[in-house]
Amino acid sequence: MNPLIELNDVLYRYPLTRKSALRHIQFKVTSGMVMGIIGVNGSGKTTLCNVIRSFIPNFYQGDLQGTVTLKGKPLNQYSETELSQLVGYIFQNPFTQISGVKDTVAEEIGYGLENLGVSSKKIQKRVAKMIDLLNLSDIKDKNPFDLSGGQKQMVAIAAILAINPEIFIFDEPTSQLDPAGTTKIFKIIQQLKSQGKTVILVEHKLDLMMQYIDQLLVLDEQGQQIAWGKPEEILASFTENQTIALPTATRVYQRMAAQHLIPIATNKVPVTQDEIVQTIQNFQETR
Ligand SMILES: Nc1ncnc2c1ncn2[C@@H]1O[C@H](COP(=O)(O)OP(=O)(O)OP(=O)(O)O)[C@@H](O)[C@H]1O
Repeated sequence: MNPLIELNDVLYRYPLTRKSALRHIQFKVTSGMVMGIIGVNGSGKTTLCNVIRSFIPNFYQGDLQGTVTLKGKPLNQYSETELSQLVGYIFQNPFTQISGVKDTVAEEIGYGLENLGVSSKKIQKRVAKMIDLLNLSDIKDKNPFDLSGGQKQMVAIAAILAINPEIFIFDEPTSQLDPAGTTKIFKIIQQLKSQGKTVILVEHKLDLMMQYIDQLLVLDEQGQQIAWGKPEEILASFTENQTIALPTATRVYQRMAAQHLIPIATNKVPVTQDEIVQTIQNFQETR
């Protein structure tokens, strides 16, 4: 079976720039996987999301090399309509996601479906479901531009969920959200995973991210892929002093191991709170 998403030696340079924003990106994502992307600011995370959604090269030109396929078919063989049904993209900046042509939040949530030619009866039903799911009833009649950043982010997420694509790209979906909103979004990511959806998640809140992802891609400051694989395996080769941040559980583990409080494992490290607690418990039981 073809992987759902496959990138082969992808290299990209924005127009009028000398430096490549992405270099040697190569990975395969199977259906139902939750994939995380991490790297410092400017390492190319958003650029990579734009490549997977084909905003690069359809919207941003520049020099794109290598191949990108979805379900075994090169991206340039998909129509824009097909892509918007297949890949839902929640932008880092929710302001850019607001269409500007709808007067109310409810209409805004249904706008993507409207563009896909869905009947108004179905749109109403779907929009009502999203308003309910994300607790947006208090703001459903407001103008989308009158919302706070966090509310705009929720509306953007509702509009993409309404389309029900197979692949979701979340580019820092919780950047504008308070802790309650953040928890809600991660619950939704969990639900999408249990429904077999495929999720690409860019997120600086590593501790939270680690609870949900199956595979992790690490980019360095040059936009180069420096690691791809299971987070607990690939993070075993990183130390705290390197450019990428590490989850708290991994840092605690490394410090304890450095002080010989627990044995050093070279091939696998804890990445979540549960895993570090389990590791310490297991060690205590063996003593
Ligand atoms: N439209 C553009 N034209 C030229 N260069 C760009 C453009 N957009 C981004 N870049 C450059 O490409 C590189 C990668 O940027 P990108 O926004 O993808 O990084 P990022 O990892 O998502 O950063 P952040 O964590 O700050 O969101 C940066 O050097 C950035 O300055």
